[in-house]
Amino acid sequence: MGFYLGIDFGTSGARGMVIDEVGIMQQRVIYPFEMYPRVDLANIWQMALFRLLDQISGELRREIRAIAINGTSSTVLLCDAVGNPVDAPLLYNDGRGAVVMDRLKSAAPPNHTVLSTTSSLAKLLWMSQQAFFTQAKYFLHQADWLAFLLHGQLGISDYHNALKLGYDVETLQYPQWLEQLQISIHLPKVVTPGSAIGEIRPEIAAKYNFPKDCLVCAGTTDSIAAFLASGAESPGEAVTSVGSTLVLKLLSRTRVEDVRYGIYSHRLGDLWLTGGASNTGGAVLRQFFTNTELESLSQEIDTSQASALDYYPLLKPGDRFPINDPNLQPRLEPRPDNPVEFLHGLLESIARIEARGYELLQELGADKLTRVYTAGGGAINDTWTTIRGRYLQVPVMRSMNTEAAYGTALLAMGRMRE
Ligand SMILES: Nc1ncnc2c1ncn2[C@@H]1O[C@H](COP(=O)(O)OP(=O)(O)O)[C@@H](O)[C@H]1O
Ligand SMILES: O=C(CO)[C@H](O)[C@H](O)COP(=O)(O)O
Repeated sequence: MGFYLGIDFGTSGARGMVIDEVGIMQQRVIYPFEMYPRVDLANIWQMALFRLLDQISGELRREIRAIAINGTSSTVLLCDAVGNPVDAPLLYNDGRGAVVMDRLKSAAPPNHTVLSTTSSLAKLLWMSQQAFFTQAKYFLHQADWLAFLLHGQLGISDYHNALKLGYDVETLQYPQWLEQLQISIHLPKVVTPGSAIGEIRPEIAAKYNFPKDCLVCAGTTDSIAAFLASGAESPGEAVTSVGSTLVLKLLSRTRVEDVRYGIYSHRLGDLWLTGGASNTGGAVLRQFFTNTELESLSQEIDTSQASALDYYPLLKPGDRFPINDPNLQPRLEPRPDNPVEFLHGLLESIARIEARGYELLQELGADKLTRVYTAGGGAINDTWTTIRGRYLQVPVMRSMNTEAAYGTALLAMGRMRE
């Protein structure tokens, strides 16, 4: 019996999941980032990766056939010729690319996905103007770099992570216009998510007792991994990841791209995962409540009554979707004294943002929404699920498995190769 390991690098932590050949979970391991100050991110990720491997039982490790890793989309970093980061990674919601948008607009086609201040290409263009750029040889996404630590081959990515770098996921090549930017860096070679990149490094196989021929596969992004975990498979089915952020994925026969709203489509076989990623979500809830409070206070909410509180919950100015505005101000007033009322307003407001996202996707040509699976930390909140269902007007339920790491384990097992 062989096993498969999926590793999810999210916002608040990293999670690993080992599954068997029929997809049954054998072990789940976690590494919360909250324990560490947000300094030297790459070091924390590297430590998290190997601590997760440490936590997996030896008897499972001996039989692991393949490993895949997902990261957060458009979280990127520059590396030198041997894979050492030359400066701090930039996270998915980092908007410093705003200062290079004019140059990007002069090169990219109108309405292109890269024309967001948080796109990977905007970040690369900003990086190319920094002093440390002269030391850089490779531009990588978080998932690419973490997989490199295991397989040892620099400069390989997947066409999910590479979408926001400008990679054309229909022609499966970088577009001509990208060369106009003349950025002197190795852009990653792009392969199919889940395809085998190579065997695990011998020294890692020896240290952790993995099979010498354990394969390390190309990865994906966290919200696509969550989609793979959900069991959704028909056009019209969707997955909302209510994690630290709010990410929508609606499976559609039609590709939808509209950077005005932060809408883009990922390729999934011969279909499209239309969607977008908002900065609203669980991270805002955690600013006011612990997970325990979220659970207990939610149970006191009367879901039959809509909250009159109309917030736009953000940690800081700027959203990506369904309002693609780097200067959008958080709206969290008026704040009632009663914490139940306040939480009710927050949950309803995030539900309204989700509903607006799906409404836009359908208006722009995506298949009609038929059901919504829920992934991420907020999926356990039945009160929230009920509130969301009132706005979405379709069945809303927890995913078959709410963990992105499960979807990434399926990817390692060959889910994309079917
Ligand atoms: N009972 C709950 N109700 C709503 N949200 C919750 C609940 N428990 C946890 N969360 C949210 O889950 C989020 C973490 O989601 P998770 O998917 O685990 O992580 P990440 O998005 O960082 O990868 C937290 O920001 C928290 O607000
Ligand atoms: O917001 C995020 C953090 O969890 C997602 O990683 C990301 O932005 C979603 O992007 P994609 O749709 O490419 O998976």
